[in-house]
Amino acid sequence: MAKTKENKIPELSNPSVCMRDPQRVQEILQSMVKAGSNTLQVISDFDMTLTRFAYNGKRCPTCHNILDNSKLISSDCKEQLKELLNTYYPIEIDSTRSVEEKLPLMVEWWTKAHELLVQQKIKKDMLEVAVRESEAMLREGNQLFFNHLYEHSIPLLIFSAGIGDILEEVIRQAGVFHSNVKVFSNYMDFDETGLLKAFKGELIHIYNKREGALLNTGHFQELRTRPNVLLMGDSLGDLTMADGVQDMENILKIGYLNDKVEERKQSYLDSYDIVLVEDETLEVPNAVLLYLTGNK
Ligand SMILES: Nc1ccn([C@@H]2O[C@H](COP(=O)(O)O)[C@@H](O)[C@H]2O)c(=O)n1
Repeated sequence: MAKTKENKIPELSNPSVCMRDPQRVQEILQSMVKAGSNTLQVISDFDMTLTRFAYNGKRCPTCHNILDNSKLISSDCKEQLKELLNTYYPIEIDSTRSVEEKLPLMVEWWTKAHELLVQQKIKKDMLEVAVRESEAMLREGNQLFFNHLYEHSIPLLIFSAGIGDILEEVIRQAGVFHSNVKVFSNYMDFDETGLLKAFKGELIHIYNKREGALLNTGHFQELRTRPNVLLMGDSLGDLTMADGVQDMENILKIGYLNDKVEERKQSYLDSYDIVLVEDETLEVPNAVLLYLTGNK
């Protein structure tokens, strides 16, 4: 009988943890430990991966929702944004539709929402207040997650189809926007008076992160001495976030399965090494990081 590798991380036995191949997870972990934490980089999605999906039974906002629900948006526009959310979010999480079918619809959602936001005369200096007054919430364990990566000089790339300016403000207000953090996202373009006039560059939506990664080869080139990747996401689109990594040696993929659990579980198990089902914490990623940095 094949010898099973010992589980060195007790949190991998948490009830929220599902793995299709626990043996494979142990092998990847061992290989990554052997390579050393100075060869590690972390690539994570933001909304519903680093932030909570729900709190006390209520949905938590994405970067877009933080703005949509804020005082910066007129009630008429709020209605229109809500209608878009109610139309397109069910499509985003619909496991019966293919990526090919969903992709143009996702572009449509992001484009329409950004057009509406640009009409709202949003002032750059009001974003801080919008975030402060929002119900945005990083997952439990966020201080350990960000601080540990910083203390061990491990680069963290946050790769988000949300809004970069809002995302940065959320982590700034949480006191965790350290110098090892880099963000790829949709950034707002303000005019000289600080008024939102457009969004910058190529649109990032949930199904084109591969293209986004390939546009940023410089970043991955700088990190070429770190071929071991911990990837964290909440959608199947997040799996391509590491496609720019050069000469990758190992990748451990942790996926949060927040919504439509039964319908989507098998596809998450087939795609992510570790699937966290309705888990609002960073307990498992933190345990993995502590293990990989020899602190456990
Ligand atoms: N108008 C929109 C468009 C997208 N969303 C949600 O944002 C999430 C994308 O951000 P990631 O950090 O996960 O890449 C995505 O899952 C959409 O549900 C939105 O709320 N409003």
